[in-house]
Amino acid sequence: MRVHVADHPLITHKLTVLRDRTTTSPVFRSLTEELVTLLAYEATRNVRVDPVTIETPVTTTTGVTISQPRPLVVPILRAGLGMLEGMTTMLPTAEVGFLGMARNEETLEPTTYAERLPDDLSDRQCFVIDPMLATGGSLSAAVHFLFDRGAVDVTAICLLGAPEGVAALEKSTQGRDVNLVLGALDERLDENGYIVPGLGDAGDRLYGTV
Ligand SMILES: O=P(O)(O)OC[C@H]1O[C@H](OP(=O)(O)OP(=O)(O)O)[C@H](O)[C@@H]1O
Ligand SMILES: O=c1cc[nH]c(=O)[nH]1
Ligand SMILES: [Mg+2]
Repeated sequence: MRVHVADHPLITHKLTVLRDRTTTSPVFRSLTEELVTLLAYEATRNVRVDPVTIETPVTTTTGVTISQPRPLVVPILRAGLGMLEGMTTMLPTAEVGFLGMARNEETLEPTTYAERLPDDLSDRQCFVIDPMLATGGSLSAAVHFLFDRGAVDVTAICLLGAPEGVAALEKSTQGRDVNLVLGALDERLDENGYIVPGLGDAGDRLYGTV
């Protein structure tokens, strides 16, 4: 697994505001969208493109266009939905699949309550989006859903990751072509499985349930 941790003052600045407990849901939502566009820039570095010839007002030249079949973007509901608009702004032709997952707050095990993905992912570049990589249970399960459909090229984008989650994802995807792009690698998990320093419960902060 290749891991890329963003090291850019704009990203760190926006994450600092996101972490602040006084940041309101509307600001949290718009910062999440802004952050994902910055992380998508790194995450799509190897997006497949084909050469294309076009006419400028001055001459004929060659450029590139995103290859077919289109990339697939998969937000993990709920919190991953907060990153969808930012991601599709950067990849407007992408298809969107959905996985609904909720972590049991006692066992920390994820359960899957919704799934809508194309049947065959063998020739698709897949981008999974979820703001939080904590124990890694949810993201590992999501990536294995994609492997089960034949995916061989998977990139996950998270705003924050814990070392425990990175290690768990690495272990569960050994021998596979997986990229992980993080806005920051935090210190650890606390006794409740929350990322420290973290930002709290991303879903609740996005959708105002606290
Ligand atoms: O790495 P893990 O230990 O599995 O934890 C991370 C998961 O927890 C959060 O979702 P949550 O289960 O809170 O659901 P929500 O998005 O509906 O709030 C987060 O968005 C991840 O999906
Ligand atoms: O810190 C955490 C851990 C899991 N899920 C969250 O939303 N936040
Ligand atoms: Mg949550």
